[in-house]
Amino acid sequence: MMNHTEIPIREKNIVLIGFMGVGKTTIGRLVAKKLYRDFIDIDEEIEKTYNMPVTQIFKELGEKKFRQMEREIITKICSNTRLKIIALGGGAYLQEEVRKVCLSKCIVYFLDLSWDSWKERLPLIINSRPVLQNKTLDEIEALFFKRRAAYSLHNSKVSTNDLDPETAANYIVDSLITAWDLYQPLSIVNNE
Ligand SMILES: Nc1ncnc2c1ncn2[C@@H]1O[C@H](COP(=O)(O)OP(=O)(O)O)[C@@H](O)[C@H]1O
Ligand SMILES: O=C(O)C1=C[C@@H](OP(=O)(O)O)[C@@H](O)[C@H](O)C1
Ligand SMILES: [Mg+2]
Repeated sequence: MMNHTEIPIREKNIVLIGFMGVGKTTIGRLVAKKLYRDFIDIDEEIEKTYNMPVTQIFKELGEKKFRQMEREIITKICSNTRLKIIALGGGAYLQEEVRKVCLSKCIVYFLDLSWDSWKERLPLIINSRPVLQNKTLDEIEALFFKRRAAYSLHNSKVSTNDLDPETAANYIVDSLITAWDLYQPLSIVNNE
């Protein structure tokens, strides 16, 4: 049955979205550490659940099956947990069901990076991201800009150009604390 209880803003899961390689996993892990919260990386959850690396899932079961796995895991986690910091895989948010559950239950941060900055990251991720295989740079650029339409549905955006992971994580933590204090001051939480 659907749970219609409003989640207090301080307890909502924080979800990081954005293109492959922008730093969702790295920065999400740091944000969780700084807030003393659990970190969940959806790709890692899929790998643990199915006992297979993402690259092998793509190769042996195909992208369609992977998308189903990630949709199911994200829906389950976002519907049943609170206080988590969650990094999605870059393609997950293209699915309407994923966008809906994230935007209704969580606070969604879009990690943005310019195309020029992103291109410098390509060597770091090219071998581990099946979606980038056998594509020209022009094709990857087209995908980068096409996906921005889905990512534009977010609660907050962080431009990570020239920000190291630590600085980006600090920025997110500070902006969260500001939002929590604005929308649910601790004096109200404590009934003062
Ligand atoms: N802000 C950053 N500045 C420089 N390198 C970064 C930054 N964030 C992540 N990286 C590097 O980019 C690569 C991809 O990061 P990752 O966190 O896996 O991204 P995503 O989860 O969005 O695909 C890693 O090698 C990581 O060390
Ligand atoms: O954008 C995508 O389609 C994908 C992004 C990857 O995660 P990251 O965004 O963490 O690289 C991973 O889920 C898979 O390789 C597919
Ligand atoms: Mg990741």
